[in-house]
Amino acid sequence: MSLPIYLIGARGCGKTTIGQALSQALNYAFRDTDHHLQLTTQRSVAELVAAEGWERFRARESESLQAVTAPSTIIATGGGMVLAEANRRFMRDNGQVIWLNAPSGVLADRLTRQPEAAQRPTLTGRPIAEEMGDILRERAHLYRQAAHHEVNAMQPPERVVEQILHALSLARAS
Ligand SMILES: Nc1ncnc2c1ncn2[C@@H]1O[C@H](COP(=O)(O)OP(=O)(O)OP(=O)(O)O)[C@@H](O)[C@H]1O
Ligand SMILES: O=C(O)C1=C[C@@H](O)[C@@H](O)[C@H](O)C1
Ligand SMILES: [Mg+2]
Repeated sequence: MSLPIYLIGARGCGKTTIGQALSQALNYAFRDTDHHLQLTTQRSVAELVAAEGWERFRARESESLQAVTAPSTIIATGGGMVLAEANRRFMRDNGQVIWLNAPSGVLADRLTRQPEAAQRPTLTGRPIAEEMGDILRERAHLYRQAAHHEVNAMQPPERVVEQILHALSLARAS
């Protein structure tokens, strides 16, 4: 059995898209922490945050990280998973961590094309392009700190998957 692979990065970077493709390529299971929370609470992120607030959501998110962690599993994490130092350490200690990095403009374009406002509440109340810029400025160092490997997520999905496989085989060889 192999260590779990955690995909981290801001909303729209491709954690679900790339995670599903990678799980097929490696014949691993695929889990998603936001999805896990939705299933276990029967509420969307927006509903949870409205009912309980962000602090409780972040605590639930940390619990879901531990709940979905298993060998031979690709784990798509919520965009804010890296905010807690304990989550960054947990992922680094228990698996391989990949940061899917793309500029805020690319993320905003993707999220505008596929808005999920009913699911994912705004974090800043600002327009999406500005919000994604703010988020990357605040979090880039945390994604970098948590990740074993950084991958350019602007490339076509199949290329992103290839680069992750390459990074992981280099990691295993070293
Ligand atoms: N490498 C890519 N190139 C072009 N489009 C992409 C790429 N990766 C993802 N997309 C598109 O961007 C959108 C967001 O992707 P996806 O849902 O996988 O991101 P995510 O990181 O899981 O977002 P969230 O954090 O909101 O769950 C989707 O419409 C997807 O098809
Ligand atoms: O970037 C964030 O802080 C978030 C991203 C989503 O995956 C959800 O976990 C939630 O909307 C918060
Ligand atoms: Mg996703």
